[in-house]
Amino acid sequence: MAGTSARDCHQHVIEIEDLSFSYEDKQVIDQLDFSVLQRDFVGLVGSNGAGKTTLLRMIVGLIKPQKGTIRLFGEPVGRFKDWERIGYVPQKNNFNPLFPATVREVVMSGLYGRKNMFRRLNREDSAKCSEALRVMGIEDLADRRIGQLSGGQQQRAFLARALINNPDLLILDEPTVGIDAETQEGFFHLLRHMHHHHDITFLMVSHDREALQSYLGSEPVQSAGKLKFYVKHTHDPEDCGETSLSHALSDLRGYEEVLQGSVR
Ligand SMILES: Nc1ncnc2c1ncn2[C@@H]1O[C@H](COP(=O)(O)OP(=O)(O)OP(=O)(O)O)[C@@H](O)[C@H]1O
Repeated sequence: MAGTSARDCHQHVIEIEDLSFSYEDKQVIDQLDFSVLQRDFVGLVGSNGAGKTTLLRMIVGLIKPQKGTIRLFGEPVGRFKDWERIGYVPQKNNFNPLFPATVREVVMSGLYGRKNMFRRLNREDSAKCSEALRVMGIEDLADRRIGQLSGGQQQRAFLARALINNPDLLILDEPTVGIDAETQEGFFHLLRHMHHHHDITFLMVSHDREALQSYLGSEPVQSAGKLKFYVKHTHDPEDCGETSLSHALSDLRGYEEVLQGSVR
């Protein structure tokens, strides 16, 4: 992907080259090439079974590509270590209401990292958790069991979990499935706001084509098999000015207002 276009001054966050994947004899991804640049908002659309979740799971290293390469921040996914730079909100699970974890525990689990499940969490970690809960406006739910929350409240908790490490890249797999239209609108509004004002890159799978298209435009920038990629750049591709990735969770304060009344 070493092209020479004007866009190259923006850091590649995800580079996918000649990627193929099949389950047994079922080809799901076929020779896919696609790049996500810093600050892009990418909407991934496709019919049921098109391979969206499979692609996201390969990007976050949960399954290995059979052919081709994926690089995250320039590093092949197999060697990538900076997982705290990536927040991942997987497809909605229907929690058993008896599932014992509290919202605070779920959000804190975002700090464990991949190889560090049993490290002791310290006071700084608790402060990060409180901040993430506050940003998402769910401090008052911290000690409730996650399985007892509404769909919209659970999604806020999972977004807080994904945000706790101040990620540079947020990957969301159908974050609003099973949530009422008004709540979906509030959630999408929040994501747009975050994208517009902060240096976070988004890759989101959604069946809500209308909501995506209203933000990302009506034409996909790329189609590959049944997958369609819609993209919005926050900045003009020609603009190669300062593109620092730095931001802080505390910068997201103020979202309480954006969210007010929209999710609960
Ligand atoms: N672990 C698996 N073993 C075998 N086949 C699988 C497995 N996971 C997914 N598939 C199949 O691969 C195809 C792509 O699945 P995937 O979950 O990636 O699609 P999707 O685009 O996310 O679908 P949806 O919109 O329904 O969530 C489907 O036909 C699915 O049945």
